[in-house]
Amino acid sequence: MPQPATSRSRRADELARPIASSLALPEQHVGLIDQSHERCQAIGLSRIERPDYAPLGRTDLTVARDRNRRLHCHAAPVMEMLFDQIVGTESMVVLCDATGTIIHSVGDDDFLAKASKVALTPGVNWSEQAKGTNAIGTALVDEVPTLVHADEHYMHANHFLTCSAAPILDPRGNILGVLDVTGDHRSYHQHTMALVKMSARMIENHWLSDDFRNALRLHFHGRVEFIGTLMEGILAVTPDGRIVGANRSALDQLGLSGAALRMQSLVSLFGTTVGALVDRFRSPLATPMAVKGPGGAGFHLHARFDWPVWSHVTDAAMGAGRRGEAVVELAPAAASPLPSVESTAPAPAAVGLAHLDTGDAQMASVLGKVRRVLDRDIPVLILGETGTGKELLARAIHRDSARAKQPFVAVNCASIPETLIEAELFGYEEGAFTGARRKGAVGKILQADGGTLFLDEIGDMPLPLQAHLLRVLQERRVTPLGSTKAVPVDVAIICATHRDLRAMIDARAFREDLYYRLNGLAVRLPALRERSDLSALVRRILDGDVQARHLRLSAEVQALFDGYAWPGNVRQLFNVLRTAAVMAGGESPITREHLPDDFLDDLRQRPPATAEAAAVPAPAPVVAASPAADGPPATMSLEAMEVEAIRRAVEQAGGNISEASKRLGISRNTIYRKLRWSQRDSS
Ligand SMILES: Nc1ncnc2c1ncn2[C@@H]1O[C@H](COP(=O)(O)OP(=O)(O)OP(=O)(O)O)[C@@H](O)[C@H]1O
Repeated sequence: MPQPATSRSRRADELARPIASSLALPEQHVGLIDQSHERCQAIGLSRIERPDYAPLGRTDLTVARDRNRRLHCHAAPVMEMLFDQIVGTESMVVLCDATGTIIHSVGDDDFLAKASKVALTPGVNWSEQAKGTNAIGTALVDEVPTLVHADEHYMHANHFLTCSAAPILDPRGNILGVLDVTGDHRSYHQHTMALVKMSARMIENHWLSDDFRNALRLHFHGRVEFIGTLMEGILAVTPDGRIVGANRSALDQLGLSGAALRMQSLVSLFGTTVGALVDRFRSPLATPMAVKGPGGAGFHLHARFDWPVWSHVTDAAMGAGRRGEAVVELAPAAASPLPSVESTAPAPAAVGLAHLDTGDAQMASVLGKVRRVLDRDIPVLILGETGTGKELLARAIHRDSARAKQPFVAVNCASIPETLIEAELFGYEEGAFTGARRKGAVGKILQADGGTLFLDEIGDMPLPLQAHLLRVLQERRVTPLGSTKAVPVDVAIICATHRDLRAMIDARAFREDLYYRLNGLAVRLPALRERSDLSALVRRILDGDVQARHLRLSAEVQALFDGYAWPGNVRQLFNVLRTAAVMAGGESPITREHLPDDFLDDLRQRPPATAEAAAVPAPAPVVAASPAADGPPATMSLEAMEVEAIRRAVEQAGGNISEASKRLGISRNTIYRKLRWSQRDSS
């Protein structure tokens, strides 16, 4: 709140500035004006100096405008809106660059004419050195919103003005320019400054959103109803959780400087991760999330991001070796998010096919097959349930191919609105349609030129586009929408789906010709419950992705894991381990208490056959009941021999089903099933 002026300073002020002192402005304000006057005196400015009528020449003004084109673009609509609020008040809205040169103005014609008499026109510099104390120049010096009213202006010629100016800062705290409303001093209104400050914030927020339009943006406030208003804090976050941009409200609310904020991560600031936010806010219906900020202050936050881009980044944030790629995918559109911080980003680890081999026989077979077609120009179709690692496999194929240094471009056909897939894939020419990016865009297929195009959820591609895609694949040329010119393109194609494409073909929902075009080699990734390498996978995730080398599973958790059906496959395992590792902190082993509640709930709610088996130590009695210790009798059926082999393996592994399944190269599920059936048959 402004402090009332003391009687002593007010008396002095009344003598020096009779008009301004009638407003009873706070003492702090008077102090800033006095300091400005002292600066003007110190550099020898004259109060009666003739106003400088010599603006920049047309060429220099064009150069200044070009240099500040981005500022102008963000500010112009806000200036129009601001002017709508003050129209008819004999005022004008002025935008200056960081040197105080006016680059744009809008205002009442009458007042513009008056203003031009004191050179308040584009191309003229209104820094303090040039024009003495004035809101623009003084705001640039003090870097705070500044009012300079009537005879507070240093030069007499400007005493008829009242000016309210606010600096505009970029997300790193650098001054971009100044927004100002200037009018006849008789039209002074105390609300003008509030309008100018809000408008400057609006420009800053536009700038931030534009700078980080491909980043994850957090919109937060202590009061949930303030999210989406000018009061909200905005933070820009990289795929690996670093904070790279903030608006003023964010700094104010968190009580941190820009430099201090850059030392923080999403986890240290709000105790959450990029993966958790992306998972939650990919739904348009997601409600704000309650979090605790530094010092325990409560905030509500909402995350915004471009889902097609972040659908890959989610995994990058969660999985090893993919961060770098995600950043590369984000980099072209992001302007310059705190380069000093960016440069310290860890180098991406390479994840090739070998990384995916953790001892499961089915996985090994898949990897063997794809290795054989590497660099053979054979399209690969990856089938498998959600979360089985289809995209990870696609990236690994790319990494191990001769195209590794070229782009890997992933398109999730299910997550892009149907109306946008065509433009997204094939690109469009300038003016092809009245969309947000009227300038045209390069489609994903051309972005992948020389590299690999990964079409995830290909089963969700709309039928009409299937024909278009088929044409591109056959002709190896892309014609962007609205263009007549076909551009040659060279891409390796990998597709994935969890759908039954054959059934879709029968239902005429998928083109048979496209199916054969895409299906050079079809491989099916096993569901996690079918895999025999759960323990090795757990170890790999704890050692690598989660970086919790010191952790291991308790026997109880191992049994729970072994018996669980894992409907979300490796993705679910990954998430459970990531949470458990955080909960366990420095403690080892991971116990039931460290497991996330939703996982434990799920375990309770769906006691699958395998879970029962885990809960009832089935293998031991079965093994104990084993009829033959020295080998199967010659008269045994094939089925019985199989069961016998399983029993032996379980026995030799000391009852450890995971170990037995690994040795046998069959899944834990199969072991439980076969042993249970054999029990039932014999009872
Ligand atoms: N072998 C593996 N080792 C470590 N992490 C893995 C492995 N396979 C998958 N993951 C992790 O599981 C998650 C899901 O993987 P991915 O996105 O490749 O699955 P997907 O089959 O493509 O899923 P969706 O069908 O839902 O798109 C990722 O976080 C990935 O890092």
